[in-house]
Amino acid sequence: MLYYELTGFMTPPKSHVNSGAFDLPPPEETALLLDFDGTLVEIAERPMEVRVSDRVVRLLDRAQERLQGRIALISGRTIEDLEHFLPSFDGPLVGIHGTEYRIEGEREVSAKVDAAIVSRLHRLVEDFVALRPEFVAETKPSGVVLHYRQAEDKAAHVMKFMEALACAAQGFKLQPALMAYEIKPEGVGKDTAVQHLMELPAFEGHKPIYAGDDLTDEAGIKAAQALGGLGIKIGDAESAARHRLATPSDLIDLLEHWLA
Ligand SMILES: O=P(O)(O)OC[C@H]1O[C@H](O[C@H]2O[C@H](CO)[C@@H](O)[C@H](O)[C@H]2O)[C@H](O)[C@@H](O)[C@@H]1O
Repeated sequence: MLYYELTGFMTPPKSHVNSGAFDLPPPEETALLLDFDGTLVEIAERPMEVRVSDRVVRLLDRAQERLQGRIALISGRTIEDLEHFLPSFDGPLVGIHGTEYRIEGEREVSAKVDAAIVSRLHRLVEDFVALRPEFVAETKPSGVVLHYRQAEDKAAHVMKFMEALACAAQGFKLQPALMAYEIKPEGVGKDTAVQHLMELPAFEGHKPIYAGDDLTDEAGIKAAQALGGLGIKIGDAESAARHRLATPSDLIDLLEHWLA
């Protein structure tokens, strides 16, 4: 959401996404790229409170088999978090919006960051939260998130604080997210993650199906659609996706049926 929308000076644009029934292309022609929070799991009050259902674990196993490995997760989470929540998933993982990758078990970092800047950002945001415990700080190896889900009316304060930090952090940018502002490395995004994954030998030549709910997923959705695939938006926010589902459980229903 833009600052002017947040402060009530501007109305968010209406969405034109198709929310009616839709079919997916045959599994043999596709690769599945899934976001995590708000897409595979319901949003929780705090980052480490999300719950992964047995259905999701079974669905990922089924997708691995039916798509012959053409399934990957592309998340704003760290790879460490994704491995914590999905210990049995051994397909490709993309963490921190395209900053880190785990492919065939090997870890790669796509953006070099200044460790001194990251540690200063961690300290400043943690100090802020120590004074204002209604907010939640989430540190990442290449940035930091300040969550305001427990104090929605303070969104503009958080935005101003994070904007000021981001301006002073060379090589980093502010990323608005769901009830949070993140400072992440410049030049990384879920669009480049989609392009990178779709060049892997197992994925190449297939149509990417990308499902996501957050602002950062828009880049992934557009990249998947530009490659001849399709985007599915979860939730009712504005989106470039051609298709929409209301909740993570609607997505799981659709994918279970499709992969049956
Ligand atoms: O790209 P994603 O997999 O969707 O990750 C995006 C961010 O998700 C997490 O924050 C969001 O989910 C939390 C748990 O449901 C919620 O409490 C928070 O308000 C949301 O912003 C995660 O904490 C971030 O690191 C991810 O970037």
